[in-house]
Amino acid sequence: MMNEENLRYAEFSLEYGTQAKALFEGKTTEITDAEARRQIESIMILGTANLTPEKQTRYNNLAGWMQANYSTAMAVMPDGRELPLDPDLTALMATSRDYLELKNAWKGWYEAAGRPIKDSYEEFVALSNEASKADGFNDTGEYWRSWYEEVDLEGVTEQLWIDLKPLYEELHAFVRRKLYDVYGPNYINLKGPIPAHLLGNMWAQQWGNVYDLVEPYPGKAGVDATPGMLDQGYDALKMFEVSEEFFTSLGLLNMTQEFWNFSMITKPADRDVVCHASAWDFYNQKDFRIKMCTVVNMEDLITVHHEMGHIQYFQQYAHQPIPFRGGANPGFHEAVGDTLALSVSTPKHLLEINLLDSVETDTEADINYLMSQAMDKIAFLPFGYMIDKWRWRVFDGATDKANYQSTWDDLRLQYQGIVPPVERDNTLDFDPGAKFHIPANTPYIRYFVSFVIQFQFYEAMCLEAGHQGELYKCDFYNSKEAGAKLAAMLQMGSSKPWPEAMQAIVGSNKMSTASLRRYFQPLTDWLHAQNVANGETVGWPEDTWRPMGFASPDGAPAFLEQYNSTSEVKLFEAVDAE
Ligand SMILES: CC(=O)N[C@@H](CC(=O)O)C(=O)NC[C@H](CC1(C(=O)N[C@@H](Cc2ccc(O)cc2)C(=O)O)CCCC1)C(=O)O
Ligand SMILES: [Zn+2]
Repeated sequence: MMNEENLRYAEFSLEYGTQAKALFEGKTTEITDAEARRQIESIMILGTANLTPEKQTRYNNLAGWMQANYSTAMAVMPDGRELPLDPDLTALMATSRDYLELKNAWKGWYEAAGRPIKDSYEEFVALSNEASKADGFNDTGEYWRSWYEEVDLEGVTEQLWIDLKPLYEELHAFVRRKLYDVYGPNYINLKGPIPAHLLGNMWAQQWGNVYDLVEPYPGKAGVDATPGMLDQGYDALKMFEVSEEFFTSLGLLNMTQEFWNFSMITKPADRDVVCHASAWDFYNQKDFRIKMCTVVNMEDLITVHHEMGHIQYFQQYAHQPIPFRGGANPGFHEAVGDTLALSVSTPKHLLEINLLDSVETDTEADINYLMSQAMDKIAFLPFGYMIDKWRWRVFDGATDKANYQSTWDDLRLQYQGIVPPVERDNTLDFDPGAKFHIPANTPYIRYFVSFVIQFQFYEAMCLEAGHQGELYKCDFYNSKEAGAKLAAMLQMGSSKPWPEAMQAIVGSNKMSTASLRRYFQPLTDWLHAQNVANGETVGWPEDTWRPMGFASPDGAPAFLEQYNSTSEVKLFEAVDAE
């Protein structure tokens, strides 16, 4: 999306960056004014502009090719159907409960999206590191970590994960039991890892789409707004208007006219676009855009708020000098929209905007709601943590191409407690390449940070709005005080180290998991009691276990091939059992 403005901005930043580098390289400590020093240090980083024109072209071609492959990859199913990720495979992974069909979709996607870019990625990493070294970093991973201004970001995030791991393992054990009830002992080991294709999402990164299999108290009023959205005839535009109205109810800024004129909010019929949602700042204080292939459902309503959170941040710091037009750290930028979405998701709020027609507020209904939230928020934590744990080692050279796949599988097992449904080929497979942010070269630890701090922001805004009672019930809709608290932090942009921005909104200058743990406390107590009552093994000690059909050449045991879905297999097993 390089338009006239962007090109001029790129030229501007290169010219000034080169001058700043010539003048100040290795001497920025001599700049006494803190703000000037921060601006110069930011402008001086030239990135791939450090490379020769030939290498820059090579870098851009590799990046373009990897993105193009991701956007056009399709899974080839056994019956010949070719399915793209958006919307077909996404919908299949979310709604199918057929073990084999899910396995075929999973295998087809990872082969089509990951394998073709394995060699390109290796070359891309080398060029990226060369550019980062020219900026004074050891590798690109170190440059990315520098945005957090932490002496030891790896240690800080590891400690956050250690705090949160018990919550995840309790949820993992409970969900594993429910999947066992559906898929049976051939495919689920109650002491082992979970097959990665059964969790409603191509990357098992969020499990909200299999909530119906784990609902603690069936029969209570639902918490999913999708039926209400369809009943009310929602379209993409309505979803964006509802989101904007939530922001302005807090006294935050409207979207600009350019936003409504130039955003792309539905998948065009006539051309291939990158459907992965994104928000864009054109650095001219009025042109801000979202590109999104919106589907009318609750998952995308949350995503709309996420993207609008980026736009709101862009607008709130638009008065800052350009080097300060960024998040206090990248996790802050990811947390804005999700913080508001925590309020929007409450059954109370969905009832207020007519997306639920009834709400029950007894303890069981509350547990249902917290379970639904946990399937997106707690499930995500190990995934959010491990993506850059894998990538930092690739950038610093500890992991070479021969180990791309095996180190990925090890981290998926160690942190998420999941295993692939079919055996991986360490030479051909490149599963990381099948996750958008790897070919797109978008850093990821920002999302792990966001999933922690968004609960701190939410709690601070709830207190400001005068909320009493359980944190997870808070809806700060229409609270100008809560909005003002957030806006004051957003307006700082990246002009100050992030602890000062944290202090401005939360009243303390540290990242803390306490708010997240407080939010989910009733659920984590309930999950622990359930797991104890069921005699569950929490964790996955039998981590060498693999599901039936794992090692056979086409990923399913011979006898299964006679059936095109596991529903018939159930009959087969039933007959066996008799
Ligand atoms: C020019 C540019 O690149 N702009 C940046 C923004 C900026 O830096 O200013 C940008 O638009 N990045 C795109 C990215 C899109 C999404 C994403 O990738 N999400 C993660 C993890 C996740 C999942 C659930 C959730 O609730 C929150 C996060 C995933 O899907 O794995 C997909 C839908 C949600 C957010 C985004 O908006 O962060
Ligand atoms: Zn984002």
